[in-house]
Amino acid sequence: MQFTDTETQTLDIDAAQLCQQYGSPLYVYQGSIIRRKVQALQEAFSGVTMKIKYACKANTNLAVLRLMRELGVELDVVSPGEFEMGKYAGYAPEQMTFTPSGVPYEEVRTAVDEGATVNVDSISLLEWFGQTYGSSKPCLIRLKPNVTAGGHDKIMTAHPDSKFGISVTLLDDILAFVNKYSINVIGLHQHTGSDIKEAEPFLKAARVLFEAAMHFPNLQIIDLGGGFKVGYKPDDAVTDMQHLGAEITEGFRAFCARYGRELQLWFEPGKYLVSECGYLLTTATVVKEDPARTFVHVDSGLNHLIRPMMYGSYHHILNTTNPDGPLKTYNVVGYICETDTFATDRELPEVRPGDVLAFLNAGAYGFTMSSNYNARYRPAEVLVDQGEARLVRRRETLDDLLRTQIDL
Ligand SMILES: Cc1ncc(COP(=O)(O)O)c(C=O)c1O
Ligand SMILES: N[C@@H](CCCC[NH3+])C(=O)O
Repeated sequence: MQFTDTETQTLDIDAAQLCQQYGSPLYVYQGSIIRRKVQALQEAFSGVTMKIKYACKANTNLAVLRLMRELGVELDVVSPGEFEMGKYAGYAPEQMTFTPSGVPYEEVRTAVDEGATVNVDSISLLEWFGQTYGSSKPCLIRLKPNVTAGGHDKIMTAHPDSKFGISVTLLDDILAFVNKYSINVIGLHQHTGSDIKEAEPFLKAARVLFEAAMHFPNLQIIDLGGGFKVGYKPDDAVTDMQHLGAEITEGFRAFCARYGRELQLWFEPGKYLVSECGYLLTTATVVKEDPARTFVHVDSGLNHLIRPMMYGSYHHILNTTNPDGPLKTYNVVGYICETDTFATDRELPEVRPGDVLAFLNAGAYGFTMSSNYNARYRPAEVLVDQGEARLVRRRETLDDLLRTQIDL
């Protein structure tokens, strides 16, 4: 298997070669795929004034952030760390929205004082915001539209029992604080969840925001969050972006006409932009022919890619060094002292110790959700773009594990 900077998936740089050069395991990102995804989203919403705020929790490698910036994509950040990373990558605070989830108010103060716009996510933060800033700083309000959608219950964020946002049923309380402190609400926000294929949940949530919007006279923005579904399995149905774009554009235009003004439509995709660009390359360490089943261990685990264990997510696996081997059935597992099963009963071309296995869709929520569990080092990261493969993060060493410890 090889990587290229073209769209064809035909190949210049061999996966095994990359592992030899930079070590295994290794995260590899293809810039060309990010470019294509940004363009597809822009095209789908070309009928409205649309802004992309990349949900950078998906992947905060500086090279990815810089590429997003080059492509005219702004940022959605959820922590002071992501805010600082954004600045480091060249973003002005004004280009970043801060979408907190019950964070200490001082984090909000820092971001807002520097020029970021906050998505206020609780009544108490709204009150604090009013008391602190009155009408002097703009904000968006994150509503919980009570729409249940998403690929797994852990990634559904707008149903009645979700912790995120302010329930739209509390609109009267929101308006009371907005009026009391003359809060300058310039936008309404919602994020329904992740891995949403159909257009209907997006439209349903949008309709809730459009109704609520009629109570806020100074709006500039409707932010519909992220959550577009990408293909994890080779034959997976994905969000039809052209269809979604047409449906939302129609509804948004009708809403703007009713509202009396053209507003901006914002989206905050993470997965849609970066999931498919990324691969986690690993090396098979041991092939264990147990009476129950055959296990393939790889030199990685839930410390590097936790999605299969956290959400039961499917990640397609390629045997890059024996692609034409006879098909056999395996459980692909990690080397961590936990049950870190990547795949159960997976058919793969025969795996031999030393084969390089590539996990697909590792660009979003891969490295950013990694850890040092079992005192394992995090892998290096490589960006393949514009005809070059470049190291964009070195592998960790023992020094990295010891750096923050105080040896008594
Ligand atoms: C507020 C918010 N916006 C955007 C996203 C990005 O979601 P996704 O990566 O599914 O597009 C998330 C993550 O779920 C989120 O919580
Ligand atoms: N981390 C999740 C998606 C985002 C959840 C954050 N709200 C995943 O890997 O699918």
